Amino acid sequence: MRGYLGEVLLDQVSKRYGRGPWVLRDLTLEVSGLTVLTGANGTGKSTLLRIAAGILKPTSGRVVRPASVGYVPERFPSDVRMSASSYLAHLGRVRGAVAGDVLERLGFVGSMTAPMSELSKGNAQKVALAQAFLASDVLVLDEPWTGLDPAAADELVSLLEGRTALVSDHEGHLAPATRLDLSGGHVMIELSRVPALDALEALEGVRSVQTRGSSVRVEVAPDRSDHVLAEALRLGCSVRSVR
Ligand SMILES: Nc1ncnc2c1ncn2[C@@H]1O[C@H](COP(=O)(O)OP(=O)(O)OP(=O)(O)O)[C@@H](O)[C@H]1O
Repeated sequence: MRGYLGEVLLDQVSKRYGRGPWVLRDLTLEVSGLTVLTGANGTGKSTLLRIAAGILKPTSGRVVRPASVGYVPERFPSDVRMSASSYLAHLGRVRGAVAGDVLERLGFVGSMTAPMSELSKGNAQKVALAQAFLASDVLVLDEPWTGLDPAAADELVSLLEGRTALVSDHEGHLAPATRLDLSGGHVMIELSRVPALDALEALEGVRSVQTRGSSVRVEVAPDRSDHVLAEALRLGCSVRSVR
């Protein structure tokens, strides 16, 4: 393995919540420079970002990340009683960094001493971004433009120039070096006479398996559909439809 200095590597990462469908399957991604995640709602962007930031463990696969990762969640907690000033000072001490001019550049106009729960949504988001920029290596930002006014939104684009960052960006603010679209489409294979659901679920490329009466519907990544079909036949299943 190379020494990934200031970069994030996700190696064959898969994730499912409990026994639910696979949200991510065998995903390998190297983040160096600006990397943008896109994809329809529910395709796993936040899940991938939380795994990259170390907030969530993958079900399988490996994640290598540098020491200092700055993370902004999709929703900043609305009940933080600490003031922006104490919050940034505290996280600065933890990270051994001093807050730069991110808040000013983003045009923060709220109180630095009132509880953060009293800040407007946009100003709270600016504080969330300022704490992430305390990190020296990688930024992991989940829809960071949420709530920002147009001037702050443009400034955030400037702040990201030259940084290593993994960012979900629905609205196309960035023109990144790398773009990963998690939608990617799928193939639905309908089977009957399935001897072992577990064996189907374990196949590479299978995103979910649902039982409907006597049939089983298998959602598959498009590039793995031939492989899954061949394996399903080998297991003794009958194929009802592929679409
Ligand atoms: N804590 C959880 N427990 C169970 N399922 C979850 C959990 N978090 C996310 N999921 C499921 O994982 C899938 C992906 O969710 P995720 O939030 O990662 O998608 P997303 O692409 O970020 O969506 P959006 O664009 O709506 O924010 C969804 O089907 C969601 O219901």
